[in-house]
Amino acid sequence: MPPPKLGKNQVFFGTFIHSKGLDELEYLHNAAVCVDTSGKIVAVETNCNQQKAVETLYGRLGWSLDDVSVVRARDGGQFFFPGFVDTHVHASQYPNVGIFGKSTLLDWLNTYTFPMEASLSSLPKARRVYTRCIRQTLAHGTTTAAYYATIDVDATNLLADLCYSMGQRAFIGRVCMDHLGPEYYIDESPDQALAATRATIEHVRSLDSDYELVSPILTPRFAPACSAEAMKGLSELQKQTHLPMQTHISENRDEVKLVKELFPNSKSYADVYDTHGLLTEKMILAHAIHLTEEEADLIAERNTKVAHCPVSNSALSSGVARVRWLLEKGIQVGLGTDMSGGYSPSILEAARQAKLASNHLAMPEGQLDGLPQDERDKAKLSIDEVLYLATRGGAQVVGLADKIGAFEVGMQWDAQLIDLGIVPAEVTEDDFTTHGNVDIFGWEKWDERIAKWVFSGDSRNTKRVWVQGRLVHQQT
Ligand SMILES: O=c1[nH]c(=O)c2nc[nH]c2[nH]1
Ligand SMILES: [Zn+2]
Repeated sequence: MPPPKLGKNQVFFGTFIHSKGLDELEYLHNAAVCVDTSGKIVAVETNCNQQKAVETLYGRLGWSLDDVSVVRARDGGQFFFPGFVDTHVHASQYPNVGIFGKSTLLDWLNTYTFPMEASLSSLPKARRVYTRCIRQTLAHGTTTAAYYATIDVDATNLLADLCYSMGQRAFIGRVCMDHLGPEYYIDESPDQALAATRATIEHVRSLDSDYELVSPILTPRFAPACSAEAMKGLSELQKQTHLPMQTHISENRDEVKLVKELFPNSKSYADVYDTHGLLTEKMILAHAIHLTEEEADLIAERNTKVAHCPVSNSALSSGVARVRWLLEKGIQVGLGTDMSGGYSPSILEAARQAKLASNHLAMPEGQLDGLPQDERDKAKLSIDEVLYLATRGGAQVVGLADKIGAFEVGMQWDAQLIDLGIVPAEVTEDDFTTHGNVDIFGWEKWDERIAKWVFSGDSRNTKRVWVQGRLVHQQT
């Protein structure tokens, strides 16, 4: 079922907060954002109330009162924020969140991950898993997700159908893996892997011909799981289709060692992808923890993107990615939950952990030990920076920087209404209503409220979520 068209133009009033640049959140108070029936932002007006909107804005837009529905963020406690972009998430691993024991990447894949992914060739099971994954990520404010599905074509197509009908903007990856996998879960040959990938592309095209909401994404799992022929074939397919791509790189030291053994003629892990035609501006590389200086320079030169997955990096004891180092090389970085390497569906949690992981880099005896303290301190990310990575940075990584990630004319209304539950002055503490873990007293400045949201907030603060102007989640 296609998402229903919007019947009316919409105007949103209140406080809007978004990133102007990497380290600068912009706060627009008493503002109005007008969204047309296609879900596009057509006006952003500050110092605007409803009366002024009716008198000036509607005329300019050719709207009449009857054409418009109004949503207001309550003064003080509520604000609009751009929807989060999850640049790396395995929908097929969703039932395994939190289940990883003491494993690290390679044994985690064999023990937990491959059996779960293989089991989703059962379409009723896939439907249950994918429906809950989409519902849960929407409830946490994720309006765009770059998904890995499984090797199964029908189950991958089902994920695309569900994202489309539930209204989540999504990239749908059929996982290509024709090498070293368990015999119960592996593509038979490079040709079969490519044919299966083409079949999912056709399906998504039949669903959403211009990829307005849902797009295929080419998905070689990672170098150890792909033959040279499969990688080259995917590179050719990318050149024909111009589709985005995603894979993993340098997540774990044993994985890096394995890649060296499997590709003895390559200079590095990044070089493996480069020599097989996959290191381009369309590629999203997840993790990128144990890169050498030369690899990071090559990734920057190719304008290849990075999905930073701090929750997964800690859970699987993989390491700490040097995000500042990547950013200073000019590499575009977004955040990924990496479920179920990561244990949380929340990009807010990923932002919080990105901040904390960057603090670890600055600690003595940390990864940057040996550098002077002021050099180490530079590694620390600010609240504004991790929220940039969660929105605009993510939009760059998935190739939608001109479409999502902020409140600008011409962009889509992919947004969330956040409620921190500030107790108004006239209300006594006895009237306290719960808004999760965030306790706002009313005297906090806006940047302090945002810090409290980042560190204590969760889906209880996410009241409503829209994608392309369409309401896709509402708290009951
Ligand atoms: O975090 C990860 N999750 C995966 O599913 C995977 N496959 C290869 N490398 C991987 N890393
Ligand atoms: Zn992953």
